Amino acid sequence: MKNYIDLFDIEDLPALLQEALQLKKINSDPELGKGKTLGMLFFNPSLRTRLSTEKAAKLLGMEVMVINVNSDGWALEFEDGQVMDSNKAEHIKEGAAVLSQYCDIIAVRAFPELKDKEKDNAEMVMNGFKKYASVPILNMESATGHPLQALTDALTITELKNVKRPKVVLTWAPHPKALPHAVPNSFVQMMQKMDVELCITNPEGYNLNSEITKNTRVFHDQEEALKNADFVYVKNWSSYENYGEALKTDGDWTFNQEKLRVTNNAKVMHCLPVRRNVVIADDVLDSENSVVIHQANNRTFAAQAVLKKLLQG
Ligand SMILES: NCCC[C@H](NC(=O)CCC(=O)O)C(=O)O
Ligand SMILES: NC(=O)OP(=O)(O)O
Repeated sequence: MKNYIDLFDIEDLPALLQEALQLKKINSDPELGKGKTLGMLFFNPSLRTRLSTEKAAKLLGMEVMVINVNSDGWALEFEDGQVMDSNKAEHIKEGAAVLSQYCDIIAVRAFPELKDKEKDNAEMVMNGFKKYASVPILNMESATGHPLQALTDALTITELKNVKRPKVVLTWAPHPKALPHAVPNSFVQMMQKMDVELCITNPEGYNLNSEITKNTRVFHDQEEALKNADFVYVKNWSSYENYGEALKTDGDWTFNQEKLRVTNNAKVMHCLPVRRNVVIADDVLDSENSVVIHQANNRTFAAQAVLKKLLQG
């Protein structure tokens, strides 16, 4: 694997999932990354991605360096041809070239601004690193995708499903802030590659990018969608049509026990962090149906499988 920037970088999904499952059972490659360095660049906060990816790298014998770019690094310019006389001190051309000398893999987290749809869709940060670095790039959540999370989610469903072709429902939930589309986008794209019955439910005005949802069914009636679900993935996202707006924040869509009853005793997933009693109620998060902690544990093995592929080239 050359880079892991989006799900199109996966050549053989079943094989990658098997690799992750195998690594979870036994750490078969503790030396593969010996003498190699992973550099992790964060433009935004993280708990799981930061620590699970660092852990995964160390399980492969790698060294890890982390920088919180906004607080510790120089502000980076990504536009070509700029007269750099304002607040940005360093261009991605030099930044990525220098980092490529210190690191064997560069991992980047950069959320969207949610102000300009075209700009966010252009993935300037991730593509800037891809263009100007000479080592593999690993996406730790970009403007439009979170492929490490999606691989984790596929792994979790593969492990926990009781039927061959489970019904998987992605449901929108309220949130006090306007959140990105990266997690639901990658989840939808990943589920479209898997043998599951996928549908999405969200209020009107919250349809995801149709270039991603394609022919996946979208319900505006949450209860209708949730019927007989084996897995429910709960997530907030801001409006895509009225780009970056949070149109509706009332509690009607909060996922609680009452909604769980409509499902086929579904396993409830969330990427975390989750706002209790806004996104998912205590009575679900504290129940046997919640698999969010199991899911978060799988972040390590998904990351390890991807890092292994990147080290192998
Ligand atoms: N990496 C997992 C989710 C990250 C981000 N959530 C957040 O920013 C939530 C923050 C808060 O609840 O204030 C998102 O939805 O893409
Ligand atoms: N799920 C996830 O990516 O969590 P962090 O934002 O804490 O990394």
